[in-house]
Formats: sequence, C-alpha cells, structure tokens
Amino acid sequence: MIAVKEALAIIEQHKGSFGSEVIPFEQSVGRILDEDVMADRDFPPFNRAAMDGIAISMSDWEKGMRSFPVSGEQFAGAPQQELTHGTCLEIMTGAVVPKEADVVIRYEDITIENGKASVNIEEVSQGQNIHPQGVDSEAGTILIPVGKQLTIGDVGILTSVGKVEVKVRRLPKAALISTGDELVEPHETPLPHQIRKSNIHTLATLLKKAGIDFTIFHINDSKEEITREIGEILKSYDLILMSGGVSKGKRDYIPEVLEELGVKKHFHRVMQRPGKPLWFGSNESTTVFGFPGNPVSTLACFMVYCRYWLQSSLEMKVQNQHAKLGREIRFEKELTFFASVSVKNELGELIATPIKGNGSGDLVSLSLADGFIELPAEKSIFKEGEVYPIYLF
Ligand SMILES: Nc1nc2c(c(=O)[nH]1)N[C@H]1C(S)=C(S)[C@@H](COP(=O)(O)OP(=O)(O)OC[C@H]3O[C@@H](n4cnc5c(N)ncnc54)[C@H](O)[C@@H]3O)O[C@H]1N2
Ligand code: MOO
Ligand SMILES: [Mg+2]
Repeated sequence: MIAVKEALAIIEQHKGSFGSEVIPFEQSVGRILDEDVMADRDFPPFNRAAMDGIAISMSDWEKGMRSFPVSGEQFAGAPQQELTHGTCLEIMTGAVVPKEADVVIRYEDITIENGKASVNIEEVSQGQNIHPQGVDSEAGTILIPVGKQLTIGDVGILTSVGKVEVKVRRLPKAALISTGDELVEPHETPLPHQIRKSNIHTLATLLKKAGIDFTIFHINDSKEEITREIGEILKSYDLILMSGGVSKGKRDYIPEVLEELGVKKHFHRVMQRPGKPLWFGSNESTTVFGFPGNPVSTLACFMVYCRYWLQSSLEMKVQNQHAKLGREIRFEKELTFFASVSVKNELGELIATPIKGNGSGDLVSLSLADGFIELPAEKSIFKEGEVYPIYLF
C-alpha cells in the first residue's frame, strides 16, 4: 500500500497525451489552448474616440480658440476624415479620431449653438478622451499563450482577432464501466437484493462537466464477461473509469483481469479513506482507473486522482485550493482522510465543515457535500481553523 503523495507522483509519471484538435470558438471555453493567439492588428486598431463630443486640434486650443465652428460629424464605422484647423468635428465613441485632431471634448463640457461649439472648461490636454492605437497591444504580440485554459474573457479576444476556429488539446475519449450483479438501471425497479446504479451516473456528470465524451457500459461479476468486455473496450478508448470489483471479494476480478489483458498495474491500494482499494494502470494506449465501488470512494478517487491525471495530461496550470476547517474532527487511523465537507464562503475565506455520514457506502450524505478536504495521515486531531487542501465538485 502506498501513500497518497506517492500515488499522485505515479499518476503524474503515467499521464496521457491525446494530440490536438481544431474547434469552433463557441465551444472553446474551458479547453486548453494548443497554439498562441496573436493580435492580427493593433489594439485598438486606430486612435479611437472614448467619449461622445467634439474633436479639435490642440494647436488651435493653444492659440486661444475656445469656440469652434462645427464642420462635420465623425461617426463610428465611418472612414477617417480630416479636421480643418480652426473648426471641430462632432465625434462619437468608437469613431476614428480625425486626421489633425488630437483632443476630444465631451458634450457635457461644451455648448453647441448656431453651428458653433463653445468649450465650457478651462483646461484640456493633448490626447484626452482618445484611446490611442496599439496602446492595449501591438499587432503580432501574443494575446493568449499556448497552454491557457480558455475563459469567457478569451472569447472576446478570439473573435476580435478573427479566430473563428482555434487549436486546443484534444480530450481523452472515455469509457465508464459499472460492475456488479446487484446493479440495475435507474429507470428499473430493483428486486429486494438489488440496487440502482448511481456511481456511473455521478462519473458521467463529472465527465460531461469537463467536456469529455464518454460511453457507458455495464459488466456483471463474471470473469469471462469481464475479460471479453474489457478486452474490447481497451481497443477504442484513451481512458477507462470503472467502479467496483477492486477489493478482496471472491468476485472482485477487475485487478487480475486487467493484468491478464496486459494493462500494467502502477498501483493498487492507497493509504487513504475512503477509496483504499483504488487500482491504477495503463497499456500503451489506454489508462485505467478501477475505483472502489462504494459511492463516496468512487467520487473521492475521481476528484483526487482522475482529475489530477487529466490536469497533468493536458499540462494545465492548476492552483490547488485550500479551506479552513469549520469544526474539529478526529481520525485516528494512519490513513489520509478525505472527509466529505460542506463549504461556505465567509468574507472571502472558504470554510469547510465535515459532514456526518455513515462511511463510504452512504451516498445520501453526499447530498450535503460540496467536496472533500484532505486531512493528512500523520495527524489524528484536526482543529477548527486549520487549513487543508480541498477538492470541490
Ligand atoms: N475484506 C475486505 N473487504 C473490503 C475491503 C478490504 O480492504 N477488505 N475494502 C472495503 C472498501 S474500503 C471498499 S471502498 C469496498 C470496495 O469494493 P469494490 O471496489 O470491490 O466494489 P464492490 O465490491 O463491487 O462493491 C462495493 C459496494 O459498492 C456498491 N457499488 C458498486 N458499484 C456501484 C454503482 N455503480 N452504483 C452504486 N453502487 C455501487 C456495491 O453495491 C457495494 O455495496 O470494499 C470493502 N470491502
Ligand atoms: O475505501 Mo472504502 O471507501 O473506505 O469504503
Ligand atoms: Mg468488492
């Protein structure tokens, strides 16, 4: 059995790589950019009026002019005009500042009467209310660097530079497999000795949230069936997430079958609760997580290990989150404890309060949980106010 830290290090060593793909910008938020996005022109691309008003020349102002005949209008979307010295042009926000003009004065600061604009303020400065060409970014500079996870703010940049399609890192194609003779579909009525599947649908929801395509399978607890089905599934998927069948039970065949099928075991069992029997391995094309079947274990193992594998594989820069314990908790075993917690934000601080539940089979208590807090194996008393890593759903 290995420690959590060692398990994570092994996962990092066995990260995947799925190449890249080109997708429409509409689908790009959350994806990892696989090219630099450059400014195709200056930002802004011309001296842009930042206020509605009039455009004048500073040299006229310096000569003492305070009243300017209006010689025309410069609207947004119209080609640049040339200002005749000794006059002004009315100008709208977003318009190109006319040639020879270098000051924009707001309508609030002028009075227009009989075709003449009189300025009502004492001072103006060269360039006022003008957003100069190239000040935000010059043509050719990198606006979004390779490796960045695209955000809402990036959509505006992509479209501004004409990137209707963008190269991103491809995501793994996943298979989700539930195992167990006791499981029936959610729409079915279970017999007294059966239960409805839940883990696989929780995992499916997590993958959907991550934008990962998946197919759901079910395999019964028969060694022949497991061998046949997994043998087939291994041929077409980058990632297999399984739930159940990895512990010590007489029909927990998953670890031995995977190894017989040539999937190399990288570790089996981690010094943690929940999720101790976690199995992780891979062959040249497919990575396999065998999550322990108890619902809280499956979820915790996905949150801690599978997400880490995805982040490593996609070379994402991730900042680990931490939270303060909302109340004292004791855990005597020499295992890392991933405690289910409800989380609230109190004046900018995350407060994680452990949820009372009945162990890793208690999926009802998960309804109150927002994530897991990681309490290290070396300690057994965790005091209110202490800060620990947190994995939020
Ligand atoms: N002798 C030992 N027994 C067990 C140990 C151990 O160390 N020694 N470990 C326990 C721990 S910890 C866990 S966690 C479980 C892991 O069990 P398996 O991964 O082998 O899973 P199963 O035996 O197939 O099922 C366990 C439990 O989970 C339910 N389950 C499974 N799949 C689903 C699903 N898709 N949706 C909902 N529930 C599911 C299943 O019905 C069982 O109740 O082993 C302990 N035993
Ligand atoms: O890992 Mo098991 O999840 O402790 O029940
Ligand atoms: Mg079992």
